[in-house]
Amino acid sequence: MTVSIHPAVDGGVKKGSDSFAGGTLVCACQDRPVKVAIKGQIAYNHACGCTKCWKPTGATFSVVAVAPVGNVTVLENGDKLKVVDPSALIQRYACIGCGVHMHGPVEREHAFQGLSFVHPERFQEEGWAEPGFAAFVSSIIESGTDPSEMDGVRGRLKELGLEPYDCLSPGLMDYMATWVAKKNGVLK
Ligand SMILES: N[C@@H](CCC(=O)N[C@@H](CSCO)C(=O)NCC(=O)O)C(=O)O
Ligand SMILES: [Zn+2]
Ligand SMILES: [Zn+2]
Repeated sequence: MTVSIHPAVDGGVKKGSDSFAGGTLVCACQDRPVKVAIKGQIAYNHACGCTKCWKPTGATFSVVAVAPVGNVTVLENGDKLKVVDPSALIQRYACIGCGVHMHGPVEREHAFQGLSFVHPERFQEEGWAEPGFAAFVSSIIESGTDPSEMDGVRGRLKELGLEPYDCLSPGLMDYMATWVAKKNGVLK
């Protein structure tokens, strides 16, 4: 049986469109769905195995990307949004009706400050940039995956073109370390 990663990629990773100019994220509620507008294309889209990112029912990974906070606007039914864990770096605003995380700004002083984490599968439009790697792969064990399944999971991710990492991608890890080095005056 093929290992399931996430419904948006299990059938193959679908390329985004260069002309995607943003759209509207919609939660899963039938009644008064939360709607959030995202201006422009998303960046750093990836599959994430961590326990904190929202995953649809049955998915092993989330699919999550970032957009500048200034490009994110809650359009409708924002009264249903509540921060899941106020102590976390990412302030994940979830719908209290259906549980879908609708946006997750980073407000703290951090390399990611000013970015908001969003789940592009909730766009009502097509064309969002496809995921390019898989992050926090080992973390799926924390939510119950048997360690013996990890070879199969990593193999499937590679087959899908989603290089598996146990933290973020090298590019993002370098970006964060550069930010720290500059903050500490080690790097100009
Ligand atoms: N093993 C932990 C890891 C959680 C974690 O550090 N998640 C990352 C990636 S989230 C999107 O890529 C992170 O940056 N978290 C910050 C935050 O959650 O606020 C686990 O699985 O729980
Ligand atoms: Zn909802
Ligand atoms: Zn995550």
